[in-house]
Amino acid sequence: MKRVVVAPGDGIGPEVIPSALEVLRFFHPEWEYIPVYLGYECWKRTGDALSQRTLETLKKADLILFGAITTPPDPKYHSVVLRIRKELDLYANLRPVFGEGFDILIVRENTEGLYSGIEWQEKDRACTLRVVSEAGSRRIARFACGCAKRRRRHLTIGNKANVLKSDSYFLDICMEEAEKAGISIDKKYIDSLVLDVLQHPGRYDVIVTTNIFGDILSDAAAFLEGGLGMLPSANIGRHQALFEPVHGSAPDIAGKGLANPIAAIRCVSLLLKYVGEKPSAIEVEKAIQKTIADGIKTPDLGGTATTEEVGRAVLSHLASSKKAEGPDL
Ligand SMILES: NC(=O)C1=CN([C@@H]2O[C@H](COP(=O)(O)OP(=O)(O)OC[C@H]3O[C@@H](n4cnc5c(N)ncnc54)[C@H](O)[C@@H]3O)[C@@H](O)[C@H]2O)C=CC1
Ligand SMILES: CC(C)CC(=O)C(=O)O
Repeated sequence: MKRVVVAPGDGIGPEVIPSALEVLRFFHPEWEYIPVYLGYECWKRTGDALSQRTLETLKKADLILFGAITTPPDPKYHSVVLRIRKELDLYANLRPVFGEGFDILIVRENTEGLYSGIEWQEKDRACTLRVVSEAGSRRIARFACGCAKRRRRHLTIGNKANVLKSDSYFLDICMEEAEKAGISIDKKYIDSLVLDVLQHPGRYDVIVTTNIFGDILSDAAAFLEGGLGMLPSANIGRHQALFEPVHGSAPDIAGKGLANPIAAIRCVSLLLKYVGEKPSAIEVEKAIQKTIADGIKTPDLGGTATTEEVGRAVLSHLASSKKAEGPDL
């Protein structure tokens, strides 16, 4: 029995999360599902984007299914997503990107770097502190090496050590950990790495990098799969994990039924893998592939289907593959 907290959030979050939740309920109708209200709309209505009570509920969850949150560029508003990652210490942000001829796992440090939240404004300048700690770097480096060991044993370290002291520190620690783990490495400056991943995705296995670089790299890499509507992510801590699409709240398409729910549904596939149910995770991926092959696609993939239609098609492929297996006698 798992406690799953469900936070649809803002914009297209409440449109894509229902499809993902139905897929999760298909596999686990017996789990406890606890909805929570948080985010920018919640802030506008209540003055609080993340209440203490909601935070406590999140802290008690085994698993969290998260939509997306609008974060306006308003100095008085603090990102709920970043706060949750920090408060729950979800230090590893995994962003798999795969397709014909490539299978990449981006491992992004998730609690510090340029998103450390240490910022201040002076009379004529604003400052953001980029924190790269030994503990933070070592644990993400070890995590990435662990992933590489279970894959093709190669680690690319995305960095900007040529100009940032904090990145040469990060790089050294990653290299030490890779050497201890017996993993081969490549060091690549993040700017050229972004282009190379798009041009030669097949060259990459696990890529580890700092917070903002991982954020940018994964959005760019979404191009390889058809766009932001396709990529899921897992935010992993010591005892809990939060699953959310890589995309944001997409206010430009919100409320129109245009949002692609595949990234959110793939979050369920990641979640099932996380709890050790790999065959079910593969079933979800197969149902997605069949749905796309049937031409049931939202406009970002060149189709005309609605968010709900895609969700229903995935679910019906799952249901028919269960029927084909026969009764559970
Ligand atoms: N984890 C989170 O909660 C994140 C929140 N955000 C927030 O989301 C808001 C919007 O940010 P943007 O930079 O516009 O990024 P975005 O990811 O929301 O949208 C970028 C573009 O991709 C499209 N898109 C995104 N998801 C899609 C989907 N599922 N199906 C079809 N098209 C999709 C959008 O329509 C838009 O044109 C901002 O307030 C930002 O801070 C952004 C990224 C992550
Ligand atoms: C609010 C942002 C830091 C979230 C984001 O862009 C992301 O993690 O993908």
